[in-house]
Amino acid sequence: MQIRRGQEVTLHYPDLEVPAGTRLAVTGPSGSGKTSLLHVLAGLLRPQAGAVQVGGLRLDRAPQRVLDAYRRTGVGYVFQDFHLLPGLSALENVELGLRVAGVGDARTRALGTLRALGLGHRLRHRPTELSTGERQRVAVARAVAHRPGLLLVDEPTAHLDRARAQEALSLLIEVARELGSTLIVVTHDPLVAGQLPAQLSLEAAPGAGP
Ligand SMILES: Nc1ncnc2c1ncn2[C@@H]1O[C@H](COP(=O)(O)OP(=O)(O)OP(=O)(O)O)[C@@H](O)[C@H]1O
Repeated sequence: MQIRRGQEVTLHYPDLEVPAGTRLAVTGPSGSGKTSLLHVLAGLLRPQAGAVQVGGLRLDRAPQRVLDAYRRTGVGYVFQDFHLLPGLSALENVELGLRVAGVGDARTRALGTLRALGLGHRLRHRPTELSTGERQRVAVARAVAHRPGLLLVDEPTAHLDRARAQEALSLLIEVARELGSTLIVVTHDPLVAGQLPAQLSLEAAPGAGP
């Protein structure tokens, strides 16, 4: 697969097949295209060449409305900076994600997910009133509440100390196992990568990086 980013950068990816339920770490130097790969798998970006298939769906040639529905219902994405809406409480952030995914009884599902992730005492707090680890758990709750088959996580330990990083990784592995979801984690951290059973190491892109 090949993705063009801007005028100068073209990212080339090796062929790879990931069986459903795999827990995969994606590593590689800065600029090698780790986040771009997550964007393709989330249906946010189309490759210029090559094929990308998730389940039975060819993401590279699916009509836009099909891709949009896939992204809303089939994918959970935990962004590096969480991307929580600052004006909404933890509960409202998760609830909104469920409504976007078209899940009925979003309030009850959001409550259940946040409580299961140990955030029952932070439901009404806004993101600025939460610790970094708590914000991340809200982001994980929002990503998994609609029970996606594919969970994509960008640098889950970037903002955390070692103990919190280990907790965050264990939580992601546990949640993915419970859901039976495929888990793909982009990471710079060898300790994180080493705890996931499958690895994809990307090479520096020509013309990219420092
Ligand atoms: N929206 C964009 N427009 C133009 N170029 C982009 C865009 N997003 C990323 N790029 C470029 O594509 C290349 C790969 O970026 P990407 O963020 O996927 O790499 P990465 O491996 O995740 O890097 P890092 O570890 O630094 O986050 C970089 O050279 C980057 O500058």
